[in-house]
Amino acid sequence: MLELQGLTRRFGTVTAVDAVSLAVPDGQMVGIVGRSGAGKSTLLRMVNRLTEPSAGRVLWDGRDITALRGRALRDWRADCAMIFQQFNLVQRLDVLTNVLIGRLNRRRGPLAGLTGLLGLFTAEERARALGLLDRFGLAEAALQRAETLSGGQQQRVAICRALMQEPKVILADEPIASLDPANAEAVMQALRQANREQGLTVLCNLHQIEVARAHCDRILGLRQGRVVFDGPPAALDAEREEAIFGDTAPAAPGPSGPARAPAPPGAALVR
Ligand SMILES: Nc1ncnc2c1ncn2[C@@H]1O[C@H](COP(=O)(O)OP(=O)(O)OP(=O)(O)O)[C@@H](O)[C@H]1O
Repeated sequence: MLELQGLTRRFGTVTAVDAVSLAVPDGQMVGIVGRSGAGKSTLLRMVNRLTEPSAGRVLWDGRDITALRGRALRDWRADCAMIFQQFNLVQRLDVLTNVLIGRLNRRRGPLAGLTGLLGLFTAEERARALGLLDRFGLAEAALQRAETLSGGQQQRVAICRALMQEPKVILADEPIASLDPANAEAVMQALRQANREQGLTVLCNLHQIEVARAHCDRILGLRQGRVVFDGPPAALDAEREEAIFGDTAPAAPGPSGPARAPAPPGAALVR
């Protein structure tokens, strides 16, 4: 289980993520939504320590990730595969090699990167990479250069590369922001497939609430770094959506705040 405890990140006077606490059971797919600047990327990047927290902790199965250093930190980063908005494939390399590159995060020793660059992957690794491409409908493109693929296909290759890394968690930062609706749908289905078939925990930053509704088990709404909604898609009604995205600032907590309908079971609307 992934746990965030009072996770906070400040940049100067800006508090990008403000005391976020939550627990994500293994195999859950969480959509993190919020306006631009709400803190989604910063939150995600603290999970694998690409951004260091100012305060608070990240725990995995009770182990304090925030305290990891050196080899242990590198191992944790290998456990967390990242998917980026811009795919980050090596455009001039073929698709299969791009997927195999995911394996390098699991190699150790001074020659680890070099053997990968020389194409020295084992037959087993190649078979696994091809199997992944096949699962995601990309086997026929295995020997094409990455740059010849559509954005949606490239992002699905990036998902295969992530799975090649054998992660425990997938951190997807706006994975569909550069894609048209059809490609976006294919990528979200691929992420869901990875989540369901392998029981992977997925945290996925999204701008479009409808996409989060359609594909995620749970939605986390961030506003100015704070969690203002945490619950299943069915609990995200218009009022709660307004709390995340609306122009009106969230009401101050306390009896003077506007009357609220009771939250459905399993939903938390945090004011
Ligand atoms: N490296 C940084 N230095 C200074 N401020 C930063 C840095 N990274 C993020 N911020 C600030 O932290 C806040 C949250 O940014 P973040 O990128 O996490 O939001 P976001 O919800 O992911 O936004 P977007 O949807 O636009 O990507 C913003 O005010 C941003 O300007």
